[in-house]
Amino acid sequence: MERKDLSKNNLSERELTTKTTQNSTEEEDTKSDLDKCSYIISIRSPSETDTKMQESITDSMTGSINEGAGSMVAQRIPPSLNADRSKAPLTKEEELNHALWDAALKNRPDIIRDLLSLSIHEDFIANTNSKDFHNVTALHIASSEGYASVCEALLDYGMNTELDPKNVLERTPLHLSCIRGHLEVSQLLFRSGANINAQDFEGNTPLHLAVEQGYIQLITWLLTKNPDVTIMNRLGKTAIQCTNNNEIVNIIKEFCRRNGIDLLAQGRNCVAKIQEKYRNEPKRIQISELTPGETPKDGRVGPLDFEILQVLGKGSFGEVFLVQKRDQKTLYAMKVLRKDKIMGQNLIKYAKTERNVLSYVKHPFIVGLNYSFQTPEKLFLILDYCPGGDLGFQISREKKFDEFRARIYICEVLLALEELHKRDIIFRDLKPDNIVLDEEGHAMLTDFGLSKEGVYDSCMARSFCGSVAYLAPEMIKRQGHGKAVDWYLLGVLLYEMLVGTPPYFSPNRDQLIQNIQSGKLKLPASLSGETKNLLKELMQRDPNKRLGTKRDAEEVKEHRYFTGVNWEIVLRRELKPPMPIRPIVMPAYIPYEKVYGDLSMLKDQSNSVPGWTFVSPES
Ligand SMILES: Nc1ncnc2c1ncn2[C@@H]1O[C@H](COP(=O)(O)OP(=O)(O)OP(=O)(O)O)[C@@H](O)[C@H]1O
Repeated sequence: MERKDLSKNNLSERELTTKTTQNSTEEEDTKSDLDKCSYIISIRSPSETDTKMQESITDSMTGSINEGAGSMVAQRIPPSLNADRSKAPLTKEEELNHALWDAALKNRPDIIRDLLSLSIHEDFIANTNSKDFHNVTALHIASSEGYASVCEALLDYGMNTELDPKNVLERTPLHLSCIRGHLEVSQLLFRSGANINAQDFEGNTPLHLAVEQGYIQLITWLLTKNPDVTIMNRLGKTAIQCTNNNEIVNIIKEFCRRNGIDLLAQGRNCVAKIQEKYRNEPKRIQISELTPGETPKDGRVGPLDFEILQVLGKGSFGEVFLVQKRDQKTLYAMKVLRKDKIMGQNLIKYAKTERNVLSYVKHPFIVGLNYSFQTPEKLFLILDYCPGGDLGFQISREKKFDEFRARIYICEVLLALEELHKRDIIFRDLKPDNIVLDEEGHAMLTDFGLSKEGVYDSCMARSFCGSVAYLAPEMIKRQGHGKAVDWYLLGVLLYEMLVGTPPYFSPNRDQLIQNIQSGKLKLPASLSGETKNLLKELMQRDPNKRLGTKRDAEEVKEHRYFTGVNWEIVLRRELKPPMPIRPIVMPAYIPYEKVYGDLSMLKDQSNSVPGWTFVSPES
């Protein structure tokens, strides 16, 4: 059974399951509809209304591309930022440039050649270096899609086509072809003079990205072009340190051996320099209240402070977006909750719980809240961005984990739960989709909407619609529950990581509920004795007999599964989990209004949620 059956609206899984049929020579290409939409694809005639555009963008956010009729002009200017301009007719030059992006996206080298041909367009031709709102050029688009003939046409017919333009994430076309594993396009760009050592906003070179995504053929070719393998990204990692794949590690080691490169020695020299280069000035700000519509000051933030780059995930009450804070260029995950949905169902207390818990719990394995603010229609949480995606994505991609990897995540999640329980908070929504991996691959708990006491009844209704597989027996029986529910769900998490599906799984909902209550727990023979025992003890149906009921985390930590674990080391984040394969992130065009609601209504306070605004002292 595929893991995609288990969760709702999991966009990252769509990346995984949607395979391209394009003519690339590459290894597995995980491009999805969602990625394709990254290029702002609302194609419409200039005469159509903005409503139409909103509709097409809605399509793009749910992952389908609106091919729309009309003049096939790609609309790329966010109306809120450039309202007058979006209404004004495009100049001839702009139309040509839009048509160029459009042709690049549609893999039409013939149209590209026409658009760049002076003999057809007399005075004006398209400008191959024109950039959309996210600094994306036609070459970025074609390189990312793997359209070699389009790249060739842009390079051959364009006037001085820039080879290394940088998009909003400071990625060049070569970065994009490498992140998607397009060998032929990468070769073409390199032959034309692209910079093989260019660094993006995270300091990654094309080699870092190819290594991270695991494209062996591409990596082997890149190494024949003598890239600087000693370059470190902003985490201080060279490309070889961005993977746990032994084959890739050996290929790079062999390259170093043949070229007399001592990565260790180079690393020591470089690390100080890198840290200096990327050091951010810390800002001290106090917790404060911001009325919607007030001009943000003293570190308080509002909608216009964040540029929206991409959809990261969807939940029951809204979406999570990748955003970039305009002044610092820092990336964050922005969770958006729709007030009408949560207030309509009287669920505001869940939203407040999430904001409150996140604002005072600071822990190495709990996602950090940096800011929260509101508009008349929505509530916003600005969280640390965890680029490894959620564990659901990783499990569906890798089917299951080995015991070593699963143990690291379990140790980290256990410490996060311990911290919550010490504060009398029950997480109660533990499942792979609610654990995200940070840039070093550590597990971080996210989604505190259901945490804490006193929200049980209505949450049950919601949970039943969503993920029955992650309900403890006492939740199904509606007996009331305590902290032990989290220990049961820790067992479910460990089981799913090792087996690839949650325990008792059945596609039939009623059967699944029955299995959870009385089915036999099937444990693969391949699991070690202590793992099997821990699973049985954690998934003990009677909460009174369950491991962790008497002495909470202390009792769980004493189980023989954890023999040899030094909890201090775990807490200091010194256990090194494998680097996760990252879901691909590409800048997307998502209109401001779509995310923030009607900005002209910002001053309207009738719907304001008191006490929502927050600025972390560390932000
Ligand atoms: N900090 C983050 N960094 C990166 N991705 C994130 C982050 N937080 C959430 N996500 C992504 O967004 C998805 C949805 O987030 P979250 O679970 O918080 O939303 P939700 O609306 O509360 O969902 P649910 O319906 O499970 O309650 C996650 O599964 C994850 O893929």
